[in-house]
Amino acid sequence: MSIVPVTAGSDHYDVLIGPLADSAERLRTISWGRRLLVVTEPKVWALHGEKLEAAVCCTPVFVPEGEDAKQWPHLQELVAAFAGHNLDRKRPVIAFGGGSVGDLTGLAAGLFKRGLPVVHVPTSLLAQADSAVGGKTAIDAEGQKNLVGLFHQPALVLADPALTLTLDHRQLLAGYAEVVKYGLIDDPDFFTWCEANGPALLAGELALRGEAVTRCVAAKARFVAADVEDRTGVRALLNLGHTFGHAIESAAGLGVVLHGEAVALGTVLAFDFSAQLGLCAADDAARVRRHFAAAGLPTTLTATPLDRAALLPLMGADKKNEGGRLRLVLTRGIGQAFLSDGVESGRLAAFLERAA
Ligand SMILES: NC(=O)c1ccc[n+]([C@@H]2O[C@H](COP(=O)([O-])OP(=O)(O)OC[C@H]3O[C@@H](n4cnc5c(N)ncnc54)[C@H](O)[C@@H]3O)[C@@H](O)[C@H]2O)c1
Ligand SMILES: O=C(O)C(=O)C[C@@H](O)[C@H](O)[C@H](O)COP(=O)(O)O
Ligand SMILES: [Zn+2]
Repeated sequence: MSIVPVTAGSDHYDVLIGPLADSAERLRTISWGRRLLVVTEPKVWALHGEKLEAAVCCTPVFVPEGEDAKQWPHLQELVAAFAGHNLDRKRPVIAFGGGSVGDLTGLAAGLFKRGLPVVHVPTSLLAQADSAVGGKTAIDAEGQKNLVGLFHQPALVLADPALTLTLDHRQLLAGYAEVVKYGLIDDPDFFTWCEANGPALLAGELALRGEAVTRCVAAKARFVAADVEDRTGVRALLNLGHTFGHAIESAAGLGVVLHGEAVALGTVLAFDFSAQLGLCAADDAARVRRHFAAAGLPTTLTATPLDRAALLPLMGADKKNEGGRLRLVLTRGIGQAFLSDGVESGRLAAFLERAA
């Protein structure tokens, strides 16, 4: 078991990475012996619900699988379920599933009675390595990713890498893209580690999954502690590949291209654009593309069915933009991401028109 402490302003919590059974005591303590509501989806509950029930007394509330959960009607349904069970501000709700369940549940918990404690028990690689930590919550709206949300830090995160063994390969790969992101942002040694260990991690080597999750969570904790609510540009680096990526998800129709797939392709585009601007060596961009492609992740816009003309306006609506200026995470090389302020939209438009 490894434990990563997170400090986010006045919030402090632990992320426990290891078997769920070994974390049961922490869950029981936080539940004060009361039955907890678990927000989950039918597939995850059928596969792993028993393990959670063995750890804590709980009742499931179901939302749809995947990105479809992140919609207004399901937020309303959760609020109705919380009210129906008369949850109070001391009774935590559990988010048990991938990042979509976590984002929706975190938002509902943050809004209900102005804030219920939420415990994340992430079941996908993406959610364990990234989304369960840091307190970003959201639903999609008006065709845009994560348009409506708030910051609501969890009270506890329990990540059991063994749960990820039942993920289908496409979902696993999508999570791997966010893992690799942490090397590309500011940890070139971790990217080299991914090049060496990625294939075995993806093949099911649990110790490697645990190590990757621990390294990503520790890195995320650093960015979150430095800039809890994404205001100073430090946390924005976690958005590497996401300005392109979120636009790709929206332009393809939400849920068609998986978030992690869009992040992989978006990261390749961020490196290519940086190389084209003379910021980063073309060899680094090629190395990143090679790694994602070898894993089986999408690396070309041409192979992705979407409305290319929609990308620029969608990128113009990104949350990082300020005062009409496009702000984009670019890079000077592997492990050297930075937030670029005032990207020229003409250059970006020309790049997007021609990108492979
Ligand atoms: N809040 C954040 O900081 C943050 C960070 C990254 C991504 N996200 C969001 O997370 C979402 C993506 O999350 P995701 O990749 O976990 O996908 P997901 O939650 O949308 O769906 C995952 C899919 O995998 C299945 N699944 C989950 N766990 C499983 C398991 N153990 N075994 C078998 N199947 C399982 C689910 O049924 C579903 O079909 C996106 O909406 C993205 O925007 C949020
Ligand atoms: O935690 C963060 O900060 C991130 O940017 C992590 C991203 O992987 C994640 O996809 C996040 O939800 C994107 O946030 P958004 O602010 O761009 O909607
Ligand atoms: Zn992401």
